[in-house]
Amino acid sequence: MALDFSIVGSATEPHPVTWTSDQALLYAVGVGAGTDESIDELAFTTENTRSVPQSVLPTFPVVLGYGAPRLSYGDIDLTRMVHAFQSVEITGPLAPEGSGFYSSTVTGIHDKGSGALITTESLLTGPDGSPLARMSGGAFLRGEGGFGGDRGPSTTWAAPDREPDVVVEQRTVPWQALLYRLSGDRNPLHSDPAFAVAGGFPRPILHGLCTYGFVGRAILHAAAGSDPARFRSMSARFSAPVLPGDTLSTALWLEDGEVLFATRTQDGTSVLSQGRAVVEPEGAR
Ligand SMILES: C/C=C/C(=O)SCCNC(=O)CCNC(=O)[C@H](O)C(C)(C)COP(=O)(O)OP(=O)(O)OC[C@H]1O[C@@H](n2cnc3c(N)ncnc32)[C@H](O)[C@@H]1OP(=O)(O)O
Repeated sequence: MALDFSIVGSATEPHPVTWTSDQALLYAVGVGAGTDESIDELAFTTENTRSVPQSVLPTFPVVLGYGAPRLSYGDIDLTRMVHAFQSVEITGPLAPEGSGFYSSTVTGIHDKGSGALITTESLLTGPDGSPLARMSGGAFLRGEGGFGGDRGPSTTWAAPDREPDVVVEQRTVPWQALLYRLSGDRNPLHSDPAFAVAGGFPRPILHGLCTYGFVGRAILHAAAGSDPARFRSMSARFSAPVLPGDTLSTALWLEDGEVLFATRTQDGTSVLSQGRAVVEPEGAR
């Protein structure tokens, strides 16, 4: 195994990307939209409902870089790599279909002891270069720590010292990863049992960004009045794997314009932690 430390600071050229109405619909269904009868999500799951224009889930930009070139992290064991954290900040309106450019930069490789944490920042712009979404993410290479590198920043996050304002339960289905992967992430860790076992998992695990999309929907409906235009940003750490079929229980604390959140599965395991989202107040525009 050889991590390529020289990639820190390297950036990909802005790569042309396009997205279609079908891709936006498939993404929405892949993160569970339309499965809760008590929530109207036709704007995200259909394009031809009378008086309901199609709209895009605010977390959709996180899948738009899949067709773009990626920087190689070196000769690494991909069965050992997991998604560690993700943030997205929406900076422009995203139409159900469109085009633009996607670029990313590797910003650091941190020695976390039990693994190496590779951090990246990505930018999605429109065709004229105006920013649509800024994202940052981390990949954790389990077993690749201890190389004597900088530990990187430690984050501070504490749930408020009170009961959550809202708790949202969402059920994933056993075929969730097979559906979600059609949005672009074909990593066999989420579909191939032998690959998952080689990585030390009992069976294929759910994409971190699928869980992220479920929880993004929970925030959208519980804290932003189901209006994607009010959803500004979301960040969270993936603290333990989710298995397809798990039930997600997300606790939300609604602070002044900020939403703190944390997600557990049915057995109490913390799977998304250090969650923070910013939503605009109703009628702010
Ligand atoms: C390509 C794959 C795509 C996917 O979608 S994979 C599915 C989604 N991702 C996951 O399921 C990953 C779930 N998370 C985990 O399994 C674990 O979580 C980790 C393996 C990532 C880390 O666990 P551990 O090795 O036990 O680490 P520690 O001993 O708890 O912490 C050591 C240092 O690492 C930092 N750290 C731990 N987890 C994360 C994380 N998720 N993101 C960023 N940093 C992390 C800590 O804080 C600390 O470092 P400090 O002492 O400097 O603070």
